[in-house]
Amino acid sequence: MSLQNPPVNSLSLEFLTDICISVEKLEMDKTCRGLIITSSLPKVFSAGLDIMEMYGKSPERCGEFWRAVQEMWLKLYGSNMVTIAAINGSSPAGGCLMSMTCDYRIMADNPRYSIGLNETQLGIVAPFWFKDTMTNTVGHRTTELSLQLGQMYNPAEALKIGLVDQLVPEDQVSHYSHTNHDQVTTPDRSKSMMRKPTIDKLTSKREADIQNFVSFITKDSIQKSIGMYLEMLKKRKR
Ligand SMILES: CCCC/C=C/CC(=O)SCCNC(=O)CCNC(=O)[C@H](O)C(C)(C)COP(=O)(O)OP(=O)(O)OC[C@H]1O[C@@H](n2cnc3c(N)ncnc32)[C@H](O)[C@@H]1OP(=O)(O)O
Repeated sequence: MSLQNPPVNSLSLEFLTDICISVEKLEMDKTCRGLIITSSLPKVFSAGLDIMEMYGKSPERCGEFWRAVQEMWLKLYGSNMVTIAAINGSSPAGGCLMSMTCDYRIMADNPRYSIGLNETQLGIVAPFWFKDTMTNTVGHRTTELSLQLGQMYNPAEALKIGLVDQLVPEDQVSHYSHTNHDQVTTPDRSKSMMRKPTIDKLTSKREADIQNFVSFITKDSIQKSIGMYLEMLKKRKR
């Protein structure tokens, strides 16, 4: 599955819905042995959630958006397929989350790329299931530090903390993803055993999590922080 939502593969409601439909189709296809997620765009795997979906939108729309974010995570983290993230560019926040849902992460060894949960930099707090997914990937202490600082890691740092499993030359990300994928057959029951408690936690609190998101994101102070972050993104470009 090659992500293609220019300019930066930000995860809008529409794009998340497309991703979920694609994953669902693959999941039902008996001939499909697994899934490699990568990006069709240069330099960016995914810029994470579409910030415009969280800025100046109605509570109803925010709720609909958040349900789609949850759905994408539930489908990918709970997938019965072998999943590999072929991270061929930067992958902040929701992009990092999407990578962490996969069984194995291969990243392009380009020091200009970065990956991490940077929510703190936007003045927002990563939801518990973002935190849980990272804890399951890199452990409690690294997650604590990482979330507090909104830390982004270059590929070498990401490999060191276990956020990615393998670094490869930029032009060989696809090759190595397929090679690794061929070595794995279907996931055994250990995958669901390891992930079930984390998945059950969100499933049982899904509606409350949506309510929390909507009341948090529509606060004036949070809208102000997001507005300032958007300004910063645009200024950085000039
Ligand atoms: C309880 C609340 C929990 C909420 C959880 C949120 C999780 C999230 O995922 S929040 C999103 C966090 N994402 C980021 O902070 C990423 C910001 N973007 C970047 O760092 C860079 O854009 C990039 C490294 C991904 C790519 O850099 P590059 O130089 O190639 O492109 P830019 O010139 O910066 O961007 C092009 C264009 O795209 C706009 N844009 C970038 N990221 C987003 C985004 N996440 N959502 C919407 N739009 C985005 C950027 O402003 C530029 O727009 P203009 O061309 O109009 O200026």
